[in-house]
Amino acid sequence: MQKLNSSEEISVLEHDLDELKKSNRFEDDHDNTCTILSTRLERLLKERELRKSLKSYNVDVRSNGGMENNNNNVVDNQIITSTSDKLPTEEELGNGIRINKTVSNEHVIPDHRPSKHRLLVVANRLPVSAVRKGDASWQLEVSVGGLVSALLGITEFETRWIGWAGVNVPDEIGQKSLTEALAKKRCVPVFLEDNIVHLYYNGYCNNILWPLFHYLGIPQEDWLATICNFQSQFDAYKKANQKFADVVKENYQEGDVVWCHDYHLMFLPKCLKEKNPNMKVGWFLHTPFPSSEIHRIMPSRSELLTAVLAADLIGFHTYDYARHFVSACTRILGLEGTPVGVEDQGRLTRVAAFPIGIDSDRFVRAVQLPRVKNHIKEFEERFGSRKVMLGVDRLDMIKGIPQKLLAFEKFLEENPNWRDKVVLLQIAVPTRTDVPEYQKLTCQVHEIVGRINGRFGTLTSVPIHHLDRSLDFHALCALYAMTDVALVTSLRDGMNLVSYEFVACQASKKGVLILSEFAGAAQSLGAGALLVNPWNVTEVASSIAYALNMPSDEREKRHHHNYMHVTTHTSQEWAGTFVSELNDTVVEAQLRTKQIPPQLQSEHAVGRYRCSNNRLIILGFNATLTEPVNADGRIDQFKEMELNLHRELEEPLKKLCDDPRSTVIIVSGSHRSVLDKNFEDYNIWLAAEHGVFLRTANKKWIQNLTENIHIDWIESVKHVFEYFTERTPRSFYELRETSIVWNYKYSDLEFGRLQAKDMLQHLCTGPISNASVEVVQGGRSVEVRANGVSKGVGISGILGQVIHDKDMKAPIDYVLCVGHFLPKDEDLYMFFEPELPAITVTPTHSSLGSPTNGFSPNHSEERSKSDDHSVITSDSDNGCFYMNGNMTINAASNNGSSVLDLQGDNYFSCAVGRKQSMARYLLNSSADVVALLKKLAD
Ligand SMILES: O=P(O)(O)OC[C@H]1O[C@H](O[C@H]2O[C@H](CO)[C@@H](O)[C@H](O)[C@H]2O)[C@H](O)[C@@H](O)[C@@H]1O
Ligand SMILES: O=c1ccn([C@@H]2O[C@H](COP(=O)(O)OP(=O)(O)O)[C@@H](O)[C@H]2O)c(=O)[nH]1
Repeated sequence: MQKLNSSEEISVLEHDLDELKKSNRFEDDHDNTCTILSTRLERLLKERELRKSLKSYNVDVRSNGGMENNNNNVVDNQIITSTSDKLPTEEELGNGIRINKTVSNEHVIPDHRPSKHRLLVVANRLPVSAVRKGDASWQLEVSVGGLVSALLGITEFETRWIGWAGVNVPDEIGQKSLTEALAKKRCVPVFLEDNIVHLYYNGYCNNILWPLFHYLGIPQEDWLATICNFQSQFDAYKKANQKFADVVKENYQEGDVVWCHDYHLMFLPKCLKEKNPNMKVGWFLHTPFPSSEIHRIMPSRSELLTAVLAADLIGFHTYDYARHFVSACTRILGLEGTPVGVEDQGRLTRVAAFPIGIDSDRFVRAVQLPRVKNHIKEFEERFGSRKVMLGVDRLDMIKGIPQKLLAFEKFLEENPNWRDKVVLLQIAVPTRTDVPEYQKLTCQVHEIVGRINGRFGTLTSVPIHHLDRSLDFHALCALYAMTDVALVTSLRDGMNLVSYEFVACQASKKGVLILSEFAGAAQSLGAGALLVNPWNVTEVASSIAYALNMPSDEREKRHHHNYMHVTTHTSQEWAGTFVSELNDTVVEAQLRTKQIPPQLQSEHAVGRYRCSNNRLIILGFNATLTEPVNADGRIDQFKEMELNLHRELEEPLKKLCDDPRSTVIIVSGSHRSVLDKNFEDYNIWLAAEHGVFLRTANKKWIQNLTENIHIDWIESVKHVFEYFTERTPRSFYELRETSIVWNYKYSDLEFGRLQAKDMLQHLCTGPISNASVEVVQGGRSVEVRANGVSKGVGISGILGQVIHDKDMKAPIDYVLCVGHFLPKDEDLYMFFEPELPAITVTPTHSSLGSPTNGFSPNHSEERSKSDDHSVITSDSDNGCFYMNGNMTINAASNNGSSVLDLQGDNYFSCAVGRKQSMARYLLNSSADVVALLKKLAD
């Protein structure tokens, strides 16, 4: 075998990885969830393996001093230096040029292999914040915060950052010069005016979303503050998101992956997809997502969820947050939660957990730097033999700094022997200083620190060193490295990277991590850390005592556990996995979309209608022609249950019914009385109970499906339905003549489903075990109906009656069939479908005989494939009609006259509010039906 040199070997591994990423294993046109899932898993496993080989290869090369050079540490120094207190270099911000870390100190050779994928990272904050030094002169400083730290670790992609530079730049010169300065760092600024920043960032983001997502509630709305009320802040939020979207659009190239970050940009996925539905859009939340009960508090709860659901993939740090999100979507939006995400009418948004990590190598190596070692020495001299405890937090209410201080106070109180032997260093980085809550917190913390130092301090030392400022990277690493006990007491924290960074820097000291159970990190570092409830001051105080007295072998074991996690679950892995899953998700969605019928183009349907002379319009009723009363997002069960014809339809429907060239038939599951009430004055045909009953043109009801409809089971089923209705809040049942429906669409969905399962079990073993019935399960309903009844079965008799009564001589040359039907009743769409291999409307149960007035159903015989017209032949003497089956394939094949001739294209079957359907087309809602019928009537 030919021996490769080191960079060739890396190339091969990276090439394999890229190829694997690009490979499309989903060539099969037929969507099959199992295939997709196993393929995705296979691919991710393979990718993980390759990444591991690549990583261990890099480590080997590094530890061997590299093949080309053995002085690589110094090169690493340079890289570390530039990502920390200096600005990140172009390379570090991911410009597609890889730094070959194994080459000589003086010659950092860029590696121009062009295999990186373009990634647009969109976050409120850019990795650098700008400070203006003159009209066209700018100083760029690295921004502080976990999001920036983590994203700086991404090196696998050709990354561009889009975000706010943290400064108001109203003038053109300033904007131009800052744009140029940032371009060198592969950053693109979004310019936000001061008032927008105030309402969007300080207001909606940090005064409403931030506390709410961290379970701190939301401030009471100040009605007098006309500018700062919720609505104006929300408007500014949407406006700001739109600005981000505009900048993304300007920088987007086809094929780019767009990765939106955090609670600041929940509207961005919607804005982006509206502009370009094909854009690959991911969204990741860095904070917790709270229980749906908390999210419900938000005045704009539904809009936010809907907007973010436009993304293809949504990521959270932990499974808990993902679970809460899905639950909010099901409970608040009434959508379908599945094991892989949230489904809205067939469109799936994938939701999953992607725990973030840090660039651990950067910290591990930093501790070896002379500069950091000097800092460590300096600190050790300063604190002497005292044990050092460390807190590093932004000065934020979620970090639990007052609780931490109180616990430390309690510890000192209970352990007098430790008072002069321990010191707590608290680095509290000022943050969001324009928000009043943060200002209050600063005062509160200062007050507590002063009190404790006054109480336990001496003339020469104090127990707490509190700093209201940030540290540079080297000082921070030195502090992490020389600390004995790190204290993280967040009340809630998305992840908390400080805990990871501490562990990465502790290779030699192996100190103890006390970690809040409410930080995301507790799920990953829980094994090695001492987990505490920060609200329980007594527990935290005793954990401090335990940590300070912990024997070294226990410390080592705990540290090892966490160190392994931190060094394997890196920010590179995190980003790689997210982007890879996003790509997969998009491929899967494309496959799914292929199976979704297209939207009905109303112009086309109307154009064909105009050119036709004998049209048939078949319409469902419930959720097709009824008025939605939840236009504001709120469901009004009381009004909705009344089932009223949409008011805007009254006039156009009348017009259509009165047109001599059109026949309008309503085919509904409802009781005849409901249809009578709504269509009293219309010149219309009504089919109630899925076609069992028919009201003819002279307004008389006849029984369309007559034979052997037994209903002796109804009473006992009603009894069961009553029982479950009593026990399932907001559920109800509807009793008809030949069926009964239990509906739980307004109930708690999960509870409703459990109840439905229970009900089915009970029904099948009891009341209907021997009855000639069918149980039809809807998304949120259970219906028991007489065997063999469906809209598709009923239609042939109805059609027969219509043709007979109207004495129709010319063939029907146009059919529009629109409804929000259960899958069972979609056989109605298929009835008119010319390209079917066989018509399967045959009642399968002998209990139901032939319809009196209609055609004797054929028995699924193969029909001629060459026939592309729907043709029903009539024998008008006996009123029988035969469709499609090889009994009578077309007018020419027997002597009957043709009554249906749709020329293939003049058939518009259309499912309302569904994505999976046998219909040819889709309409989104009854509002679309209104618009369509209005156009037809005009
Ligand atoms: O940009 P700022 O308003 O100054 O705030 C700084 C960042 O704070 C939050 O960080 C979160 O992200 C970390 C990384 O995922 C995570 O470990 C931590 O638990 C979170 O609090 C915020 O989410 C970021 O957007 C801010 O940039
Ligand atoms: O003086 C400081 C203090 C903190 N940090 C960084 O700020 C981030 C804090 O992230 P974390 O996830 O713990 O919390 P967040 O502030 O994002 O809520 C970490 O990467 C720290 O290294 C920093 O750069 N300088």
